[in-house]
Order: sequence, then structure tokens, then C-alpha cells
Amino acid sequence: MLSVNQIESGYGESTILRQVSIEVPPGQVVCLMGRNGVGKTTLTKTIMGAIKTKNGAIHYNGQNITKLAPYERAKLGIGYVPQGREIFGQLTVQENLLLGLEASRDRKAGVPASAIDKFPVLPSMYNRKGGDLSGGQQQQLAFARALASKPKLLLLDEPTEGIQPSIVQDIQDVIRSIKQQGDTAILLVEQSIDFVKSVADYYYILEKGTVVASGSIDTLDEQVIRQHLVV
Ligand SMILES: Nc1ncnc2c1ncn2[C@@H]1O[C@H](COP(=O)(O)OP(=O)(O)OP(=O)(O)O)[C@@H](O)[C@H]1O
Repeated sequence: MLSVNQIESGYGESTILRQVSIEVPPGQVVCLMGRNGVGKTTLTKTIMGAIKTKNGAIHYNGQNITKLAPYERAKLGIGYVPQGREIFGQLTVQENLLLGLEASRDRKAGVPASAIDKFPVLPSMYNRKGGDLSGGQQQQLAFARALASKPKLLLLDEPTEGIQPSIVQDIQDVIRSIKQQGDTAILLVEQSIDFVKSVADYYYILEKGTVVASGSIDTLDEQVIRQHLVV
């Protein structure tokens, strides 16, 4: 589904990612882990096209998307929930959700029930400004907005960061239900090892912009955690 092959990317003259290769198979949950500042967000932004790939290639469903603009990648079915959520604070919840449809091929159909059903708190807030929601509610809105275009690959950048435990649990349940449906793959940036172990099929660990460990989730053992993740 997603195949990142030996990519190099960064900001201006500075190169952050070097020789990074990852695979996200259809319908699977793949976690991207690593300490602060190792390049996890840079990788999700590069996959989405917000940062240019300097070398290497990104293929999505067999198509080379390395040079496509972010909106073109979104149209192909890649959804993105950025770190920090990036909700439009002055727009209502409903308007934020409708913006999610801009990436979709079928705008007239409206926001699909499949995006809203997973976040029962949202419909009661349709007319509230995005900026007036709590951090956890904004995260749910950002998630639903990404689901509005029915993505086949979802990039989630630290969806549980700074969020109260009950909403972390809700987000975990949503990821599980997407996984159970089996038609959307997820690349998840996440720091919590328990969370990762409860939802993921595979993991990759980055250090200084390169992949230093990877495997099926049952190989994420104490030694790997101590070596690459414990601060
Ligand atoms: N806009 C930017 N311009 C220049 N350098 C940047 C920019 N954004 C990030 N960096 C640098 O790129 C490196 C990787 O940052 P990145 O945000 O990808 O790491 P991360 O693993 O997602 O970290 P965190 O877990 O703290 O979110 C860091 O050294 C960071 O300082």
C-alpha cells in the first residue's frame, strides 16, 4: 500500500531523514516510534508531501507519488491528522468537518456517517467554534475530519499527546475499529508503548533520522525499548 524507499528529506539545507525505508501493508497498523526530535513528524510530513523528498521514492498503491502535491496525495486516499491537530479555531465544528471533504472525490455526499459515528461527542458541538473545544475534543474533530474523505491510508501524528486518559481510550477504540473493518491502513506516530502494543501490527523506530529497529509488534521487547526508546 505505502512503500517508502531510501528517502532523504529535511528543511532547507538541513537533512533530517537519511536512507529511510518503511512499508505499510493494506489494512495494517504500523507504528513509528522514537525519542523526541528523531524525525517522526518529518517523515509523516514527507509522506504527505508537505516536505519535499530530496532523494529516494514514495509509492502508494504502486504509483510513484514522490513529486505529487499534498492535495493530490489526499485525493488518492491519504488522510492526515497532524501533530497539534491544526483545527481551524474560527470555523465551526461542522465547517471543519466539511473541509475534510475537500480532499474527497465525492463532496456532494456530505460528511459520511462513518466519520462521525466514531465520535459521538461531535454532533452536539456542530455549531461551536473549533477553537472553543478542549484539546481532546479538537483531536477527535481532527480525526473525524481526516476520516471524512474515507482515506485508505491514515497518517496519525501523536493523536494521544496531551490528552486526558478517557479520550486516549476513545482514540484507541477508534483505531481498533478501523483496523477491524480492514480497509484502511494506519501509520501511527506514538510514544506510549502500551498504546502501541494494543493497536499495532508492526513498528519502526527512528534515531537521528534513520530506522534503527523494526519488526512485528511481538518483537518490541524490553531490550529494544531500553536501547531505543527509554529516555
Ligand atoms: N520547520 C523546521 N525547520 C528546521 N528544522 C526543523 C523543523 N521542524 C523540525 N525540525 C528539526 O528536525 C528534527 C526532527 O524533528 P521532528 O519534529 O521530525 O521530530 P519528532 O521525532 O517528530 O519529534 P517529537 O517527538 O518531539 O515530535 C529536529 O532536529 C527538529 O529540530
